[in-house]
Amino acid sequence: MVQRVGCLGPRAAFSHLVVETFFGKNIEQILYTTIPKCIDAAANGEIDIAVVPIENTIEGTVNLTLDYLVHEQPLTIIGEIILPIQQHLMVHPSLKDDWKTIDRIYSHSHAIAQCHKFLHDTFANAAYEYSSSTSAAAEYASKHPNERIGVVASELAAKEYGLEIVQKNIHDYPYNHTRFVILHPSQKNDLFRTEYKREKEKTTLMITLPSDQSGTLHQVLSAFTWRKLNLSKIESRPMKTGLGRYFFIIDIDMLYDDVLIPGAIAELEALGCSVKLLGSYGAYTI
Ligand SMILES: O=C(O)C(=O)C[C@]1(C(=O)O)C=C[C@@H](O)C=C1
Repeated sequence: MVQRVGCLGPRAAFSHLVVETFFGKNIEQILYTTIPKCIDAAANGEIDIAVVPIENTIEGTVNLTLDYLVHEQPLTIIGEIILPIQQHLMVHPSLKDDWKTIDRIYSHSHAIAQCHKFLHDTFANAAYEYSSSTSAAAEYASKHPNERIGVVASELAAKEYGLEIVQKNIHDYPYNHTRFVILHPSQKNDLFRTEYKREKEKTTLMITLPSDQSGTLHQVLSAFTWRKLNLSKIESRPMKTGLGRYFFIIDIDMLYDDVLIPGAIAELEALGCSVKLLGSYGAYTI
């Protein structure tokens, strides 16, 4: 069973909230200042697993996480946790009554992006500045009462750092959820315990198409379609080796089996694709 669980900090980041809620008290939390540092720690055995954000319903993929996993540290996804996200605007208590005069919005880029409309409508002239996490921005604001900063973060962060929430639920769409992945160096089952019920099972593949062959994506998709393998996500990301070169991330709605998924992979390889299994895992919602 895992003991040391790493995530983005400092205390009260959404990543920390998801770890605390999902694993309870029986683990040791290790908080990192960046997502790559946390992923590296899982790769070199400093921690047992890393829990990192990978996708948000409003802003889409956390490219830093996906790219780092694909290009730098090939860990395996051994679980998925979905957390509802409520973003609030908070300020140092000394700014509580004139919060509309703030001239800087400080938070994680994904949090700011989830509230773009609200921020644009309310603070036409404020500058945006990105922090390493929502809670890092809250911690900074708590220590700099003389700066006119507004922070986008969670209620927990406001409590943790003694900030005043001046506008609640400022995310632009009410359905705001972030998907986190649990990463481990190898595909292992039953590594962790949680009180949450496994709601779904998934397999994630990374597929690189042969270059300059017409209709390959169509053939790739049909390898899944005729096997009735339901896909819950397909996304392309740049290979970073030249314009127009992409790989695809595909989520299949079932665990890796002995027949259907290996059959689809063999068919894709026969088409000239290269296929990598990123993980086969259970999905949970908090
Ligand atoms: O900054 C935090 O609190 C994080 O845990 C990071 C993160 C993200 O990267 O998406 C996590 C959840 C929210 O979507 C906003 C920020």
